[in-house]
Amino acid sequence: MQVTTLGEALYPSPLRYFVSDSLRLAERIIQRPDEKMTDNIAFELAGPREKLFFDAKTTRAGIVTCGGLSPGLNDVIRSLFLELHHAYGVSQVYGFQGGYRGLDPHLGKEPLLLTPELVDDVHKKGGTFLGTSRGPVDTAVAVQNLIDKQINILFVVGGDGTQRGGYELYKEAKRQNYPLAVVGVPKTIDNDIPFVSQTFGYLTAIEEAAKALDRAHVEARCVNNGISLVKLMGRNAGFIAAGATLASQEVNFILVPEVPFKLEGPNGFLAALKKRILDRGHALVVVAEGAGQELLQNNTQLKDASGNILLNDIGQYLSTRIKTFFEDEDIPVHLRYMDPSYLIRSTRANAVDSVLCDLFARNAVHAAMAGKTGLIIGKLHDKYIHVPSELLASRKRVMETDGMLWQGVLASTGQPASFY
Ligand SMILES: Nc1ncnc2c1ncn2[C@@H]1O[C@H](COP(=O)(O)OP(=O)(O)O)[C@@H](O)[C@H]1O
Ligand SMILES: O=P(O)(O)OC[C@H]1O[C@](O)(COP(=O)(O)O)[C@@H](O)[C@@H]1O
Ligand SMILES: [Mg+2]
Repeated sequence: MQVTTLGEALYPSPLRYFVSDSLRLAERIIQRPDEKMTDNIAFELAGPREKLFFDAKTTRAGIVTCGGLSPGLNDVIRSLFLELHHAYGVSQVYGFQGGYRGLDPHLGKEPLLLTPELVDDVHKKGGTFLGTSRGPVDTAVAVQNLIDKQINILFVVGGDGTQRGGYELYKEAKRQNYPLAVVGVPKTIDNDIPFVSQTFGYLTAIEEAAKALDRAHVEARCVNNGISLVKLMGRNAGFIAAGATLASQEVNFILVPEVPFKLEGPNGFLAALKKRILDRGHALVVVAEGAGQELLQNNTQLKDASGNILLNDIGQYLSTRIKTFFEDEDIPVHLRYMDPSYLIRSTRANAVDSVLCDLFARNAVHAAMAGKTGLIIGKLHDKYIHVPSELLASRKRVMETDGMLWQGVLASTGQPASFY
């Protein structure tokens, strides 16, 4: 699938290694004997192109970071800047501050002109030094501001919402006939972006979450009938809970949005927890924030500024239900509810994520300099690809319950496939 280009690429690249525009990577590479691969998407491979659309001498680029924090945001900003500056010779790179609102001159602060000194050691800190936010920006105002500031390239670093926003900016620039390259870098600890096998920040987040699980396990083990209940992030997908469970190897029960569960009844979660307590005298339970929402009364459906549904607190709910269940059963337990959610995403990136950030960012620069627009950098089968932003909006990514990750989780916890 070819992504949109702004026009003919005429400028020779200063780089020495190139990837051909005609190479493709198939979305699905495993074929069942009876399967026709007709609807298989073939993605353009990311990488430096021999000819560039933009002349580095006169090009101005902007970077914006949006949505929730994810370890590695500063690494991405730094690598975007350094690739533009050192490899391509683009000297005017601006950091728009405070998320998408920073694109509106009436709402945001003035963008920062990035320099090698400014980005020098930003990757050693968590968060984003440009700031972030949720909530919309008027795309017409934003694009007009980019035109006024003569910005030719905009890197949008963020999750699914940010990339939908990037798609709107791309369409608005096209409508205004302004040749703007909008290129997305996929961020989120939730790891729920389609066509990206691993978003940056996910691995660091599960490393941090696994530390919390190990400590919660110690708390449960050291008392009689200790139950540690830990809530982890994961709005629509249980990747964080599952990854941390496999990393820790101490979890006995895990509840995720992809697998609805019942609390009551002989095959329900509470009966299984009781059995575990009677057999082993302690238990570690992990719940993803998006799990079991169907059990909670949520008629109002409140949303955050970006339009994401505000979830009800499954952790508090489970904690109360477990407490009253064991009281009714007359079994004394030591229940501790822990919510380390925000603590796992505000740290700096680990080494694996830092590598991922660097490669996502440099590929984003290659795409933009070649004049490609309305895309995000994806990663499938260990290859970096160009994913049209439009395509991203049509899909959701959740954990496959018949896949290796969830099956590994079931094997390591020993819990049944479902509580019904
Ligand atoms: N459909 C959309 N159109 C335009 N902007 C959007 C859209 N969805 C989200 N955004 C904007 O993208 C930014 C980040 O979205 P959000 O959902 O908060 O985080 P994330 O990008 O991490 O998913 C917010 O400023 C939000 O208003
Ligand atoms: O409370 P906040 O900061 O709005 O963010 C909470 C959400 O952010 C996340 O950490 C990441 O979500 P996004 O990638 O969509 O920003 C979710 O796991 C969580 O639901
Ligand atoms: Mg999101």
